[in-house]
Amino acid sequence: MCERAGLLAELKHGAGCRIDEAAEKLHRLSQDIWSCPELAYDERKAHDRLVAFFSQEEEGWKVDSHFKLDTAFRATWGPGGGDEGDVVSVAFLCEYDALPGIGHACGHNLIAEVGAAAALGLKAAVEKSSKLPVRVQVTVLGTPAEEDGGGKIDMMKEDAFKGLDVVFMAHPSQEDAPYLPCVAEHDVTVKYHGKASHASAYPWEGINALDAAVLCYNNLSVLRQQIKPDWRIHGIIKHGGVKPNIIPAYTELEYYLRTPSRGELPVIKSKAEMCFRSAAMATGCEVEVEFAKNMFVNILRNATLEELYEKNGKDLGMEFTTDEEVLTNGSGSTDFGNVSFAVPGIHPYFYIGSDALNHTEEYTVAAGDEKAQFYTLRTAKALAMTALDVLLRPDLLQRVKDEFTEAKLKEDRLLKDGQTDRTSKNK
Ligand SMILES: NCCC[C@H](NC(=O)CCN)C(=O)O
Repeated sequence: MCERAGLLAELKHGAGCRIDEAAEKLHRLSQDIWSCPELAYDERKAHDRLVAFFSQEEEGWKVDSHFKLDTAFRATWGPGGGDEGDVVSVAFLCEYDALPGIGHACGHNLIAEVGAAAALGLKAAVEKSSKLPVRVQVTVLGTPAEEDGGGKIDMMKEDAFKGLDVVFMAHPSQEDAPYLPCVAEHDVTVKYHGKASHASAYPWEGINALDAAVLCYNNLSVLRQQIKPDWRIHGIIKHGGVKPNIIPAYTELEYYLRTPSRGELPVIKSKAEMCFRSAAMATGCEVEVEFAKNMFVNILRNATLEELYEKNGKDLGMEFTTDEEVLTNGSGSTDFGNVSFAVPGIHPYFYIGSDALNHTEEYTVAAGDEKAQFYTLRTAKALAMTALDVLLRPDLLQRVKDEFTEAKLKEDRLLKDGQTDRTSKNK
């Protein structure tokens, strides 16, 4: 074995050992977040718990609480690993918001644990070596509000990702996969303003905002047949009136509009907007169409990082899914997509010991189950090992960066020409 390969194997082993050694406190961390689910932008206890973890339970981290957003944080360590070479900055992202009514049904408590564990592992490995070709800075970013709003996008607007060379996170799922297609998304709130009246005595005096909401819902259902099979339109009526004998004067709907790539979003948005507005016209209501401040985009893939992650995962015993349907069908969306256009990174998915589906009560149970721990920590080890691969081989880091630039240029060109890469494969 050549000297570098030997050192790399030793450091990967060291990262894994550190993660195993901290297993109990990492489990406590994710349990505390799991047992107190908090919604987007309101993850105060999770924020405080993670800040305490890096400032009190762990040594050597510089912690910025309330970093850029009230419930975001940053923990940094380094540079370490030697006195030579450029500083390479690696970040692990933690999410920790939950869903209304069903708690941690997307397992973000485990995302926080993976991010913290991988950072501990990488720091320990780098600390042990003074022979690295680069100096290493390890950052943990606590990024709130993935399920609603897009905290990472807010943080990007505040330059929170500036200076990072590579970013990593991993998301709980039903299977291990270095990449699953995440779709672009723009959320919209539609408000209809009508006029109240007694619904039996003088209904002709009213302007029915619920009729507008129902027409809007039906318009969109009809539109669904005329859109591409992998586009998605789904929504709820948030306010539908207050009493059967009052003609509803106000209704509100919330819709998510999704397409596989960011370039297709304007098309679905303008079609949906015609549905919103025509419902208002038919009923005589006023309408307000409010698109969310942040739009989520698809993930820009990085083949080198994906391949390294897959190799490390396999070495740790992961069996990656080969199910073509899972690998090609779009799933949800993530604000990591926006990050992937700013910094090279990966967002693999990991099995948590259950076949339960995300956004169900069963998944909440699985995300809090002790069984998820083995898989969560194994994922953290694979991320730390992937980081070590690029840190020990400057040629690989360069390849990661070149691929990123090339893929971004290609996507930007397609966007400019009004086209989309429907394969979404920058591999
Ligand atoms: N409006 C943002 C919704 C994001 C949400 N993300 C996921 O489910 C992926 C993992 N949390 C979505 O509905 O796609």
